[in-house]
Amino acid sequence: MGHEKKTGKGRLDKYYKLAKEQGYRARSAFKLIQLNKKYSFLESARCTIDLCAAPGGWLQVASKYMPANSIIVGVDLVPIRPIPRVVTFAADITTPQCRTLIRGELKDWKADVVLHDGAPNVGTAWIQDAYTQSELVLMSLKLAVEFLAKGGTFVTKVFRSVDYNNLIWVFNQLFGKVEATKPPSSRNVSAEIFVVCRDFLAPKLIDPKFLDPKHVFKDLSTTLATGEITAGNAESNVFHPEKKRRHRDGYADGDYTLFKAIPASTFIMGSDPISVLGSANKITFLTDEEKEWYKLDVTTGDVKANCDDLKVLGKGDFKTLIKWRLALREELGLDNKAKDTEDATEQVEVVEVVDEEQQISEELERLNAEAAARAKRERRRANEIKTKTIQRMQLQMTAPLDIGLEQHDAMLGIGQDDIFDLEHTDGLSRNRKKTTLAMDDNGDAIMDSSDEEKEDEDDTQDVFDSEEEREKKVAELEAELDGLYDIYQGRLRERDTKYKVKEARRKNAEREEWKGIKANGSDSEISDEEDAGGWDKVQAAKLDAGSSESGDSSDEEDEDDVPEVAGRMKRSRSDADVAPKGTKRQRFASQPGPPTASATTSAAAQLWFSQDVFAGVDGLDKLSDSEQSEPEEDEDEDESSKDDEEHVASSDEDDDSDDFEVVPQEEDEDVDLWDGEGEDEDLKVKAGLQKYGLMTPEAVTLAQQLVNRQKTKTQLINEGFNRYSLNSKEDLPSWFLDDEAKNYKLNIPVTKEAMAALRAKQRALDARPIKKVAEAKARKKFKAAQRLEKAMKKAEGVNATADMSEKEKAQQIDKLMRKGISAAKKAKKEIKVVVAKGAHKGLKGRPKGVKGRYTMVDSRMKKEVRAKKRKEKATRKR
Ligand SMILES: C[S@@+](CC[C@H](N)C(=O)[O-])C[C@H]1O[C@@H](n2cnc3c(N)ncnc32)[C@H](O)[C@@H]1O
Repeated sequence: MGHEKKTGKGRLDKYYKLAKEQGYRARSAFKLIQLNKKYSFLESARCTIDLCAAPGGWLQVASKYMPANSIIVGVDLVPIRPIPRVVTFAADITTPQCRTLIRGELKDWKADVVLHDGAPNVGTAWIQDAYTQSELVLMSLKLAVEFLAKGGTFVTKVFRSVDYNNLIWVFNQLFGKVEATKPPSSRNVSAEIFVVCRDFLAPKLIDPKFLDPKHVFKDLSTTLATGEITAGNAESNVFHPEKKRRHRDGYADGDYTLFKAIPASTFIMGSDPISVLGSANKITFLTDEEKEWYKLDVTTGDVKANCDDLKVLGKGDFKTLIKWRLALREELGLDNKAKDTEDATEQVEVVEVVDEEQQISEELERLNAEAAARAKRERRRANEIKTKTIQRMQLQMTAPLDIGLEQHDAMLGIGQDDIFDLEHTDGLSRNRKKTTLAMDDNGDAIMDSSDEEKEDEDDTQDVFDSEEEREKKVAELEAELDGLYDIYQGRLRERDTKYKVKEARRKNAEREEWKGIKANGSDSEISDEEDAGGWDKVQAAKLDAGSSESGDSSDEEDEDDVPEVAGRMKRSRSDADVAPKGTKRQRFASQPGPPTASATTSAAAQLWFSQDVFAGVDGLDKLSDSEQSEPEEDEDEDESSKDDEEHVASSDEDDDSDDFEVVPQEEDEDVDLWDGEGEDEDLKVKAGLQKYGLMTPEAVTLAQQLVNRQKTKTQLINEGFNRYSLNSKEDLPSWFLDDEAKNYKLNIPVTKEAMAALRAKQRALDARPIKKVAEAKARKKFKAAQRLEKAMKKAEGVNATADMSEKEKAQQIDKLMRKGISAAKKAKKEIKVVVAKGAHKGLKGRPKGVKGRYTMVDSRMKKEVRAKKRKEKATRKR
């Protein structure tokens, strides 16, 4: 029969996917989109009521298609999640309470559109479901007529049932145009039809029976039994309620059966085939005539199958039956009548959807193709980047400082030119042969990298002889990359003064148990885990670097010390913190009078000298002094590291011994090394944070949740775990771990209360007077008190004078006291500032229109004074 699958999977059709893709809450959203496409009622609507709106698919569509600032109200039994611009209620549309709620929201407004997509809880007998649905429709109509403006539109869902015609009839009484349609997105297996009633007539008085199910659906059962399914009976009931024939309780008396068979003649000869299809379960061929029809060619296998089960008719099946009926009627010579029926059926004729369906399928296909192409492009690009990085690593062309930048550039598709820059390869001592080989192929590989992925792979195969070798090399390169990345990180940190302070603190804490190194340089007392390991690795690196290291001292003092880099590559990430150039510094330290580390020494030097072993050693000044003399940190960074390297190089040559002096470490000494002004502040802030904790919205949120018992401690702890928590980080590259540490953070949702608490805290802080202002005020008060005291002393003197009359004394004292008080209040005389520009430029003497005290200022002066202050401050800091 070819109807759609009714399984769960079958339900996830293209509209389901489209709805997901476009963010609609329900696939039914497309029904409204398609209805609106056909009748365009949303674009001009300024107020819409959606009855039975949950979960809100139609509301979303209304919100999208209706003009801005229009009113949209949604009602449903179940609450609807908020939608922008939409007001929603949870209410039963059949109750007066719902009416009151809508009235309260709309006030005097009238709605341009009332939508109704209600469906009662299905699962009972089909006929009962259909009836409840019809009742719901009538209830929605009742609300619609109350709230619709004249000319408004009412869109409702009805089931093809016995009540269908009666409903249509009622709609026709109240609306200018009534059309039934089944949008393409409505499932074929569903008996639902949408009726769009336009041009609301807004009669002044409506007989309540129009909207009363008992009257509207009256007597259908009897007509159903006789096969006469028309709205005529209902009409008489609505207009002549007094001629009650029989009380109806919603079902035909004694007709509660679910299964209803209807003779084929009723369907073929009857005037309302749609109602027949909607009300019956089966079309039977029992009479001779009907049996004849059954044998005809027009009665195809499909038609027979459809007649067998009318309840599962798909859209196509429905059409097939209608066509079959027409063909049969033609054959029987009932053509004219058929035409009439055609008109009747046209209203509910299934919309020709082939075009639209095709469009949607095409759209889906297009989207899929696009996504696939995008994924392919990205894959190819990633491959290119990887290949290039590997090749560059092989060529050792990557300066440590550039690693991060390079990767970035590669992403942007730039910065590839230097791959061919062979100059950098000069002087490479290690892997030279291999590198040259790779480079030869390299050029091609890179040149072709813009071609197809396949070609890329071929090129890579050219470079590597066998898969195994390739893997080995890749692993080596990965290790190299790690080493280079460590150095890069070290240099980045070197620029960050705050980091140094933090690092110093951390180390200080770590070194509590540390006892120093023995005089003979043995490291037996170094804590096994970190320092000893670091040392071993540095030694190993030194050995790896081999003799070539000692030769290339001054030429390669910059970051691109390739052989040394090669040595460093084997270090683990944590070791980078310890001593990137450990061996050299070590030798240098063995010189008499080792210097102290300074804020501007290179990262390697700093990290090395930050070891306890150097604490309290004063010979390092030489190094730091020379660097401190340069004020601009960034600019001379290279130079300082150059100096540093030179020292190292010379010391290299001078002395190969690894002797150390045992220097017992004072705990806090190395912190003082970097104790700058700003850094102090930083530490204070950090200490404050540590002390009070609740300085971030996240922290406050968590605290509030704990206090309000929304969360327990155990829950918080549990939330801290995830399936990756226990993953080993052993074999992961350091750049990855760094990136993870930086970006892989738990996102704690911040509550409004937390933000309010922090804001209040900030406001309280803001409300406090600034310290300087408070001090100035106190000073003023103090001076006034002093002046008053002075005046009183003088008054006492006057009082003690013998050669003055009492009156004179009183006058004198009064004068003195007044002077004392007024002096405190006396405002400073204002000095007017006149800028020497425009008419005042080059003026000598008093400028025109300026009275009282004045001072001439040059506009430049202000800037200059400020600049001067700034410089002074900077110098002081330094
Ligand atoms: C098919 S859904 C509506 C889908 C909606 N148009 C959309 O696009 O999201 C039918 C809704 O009718 C609601 N409903 C059924 N009877 C109702 C009643 N008496 N009052 C209010 N809502 C009702 C149900 O709760 C259900 O959410």
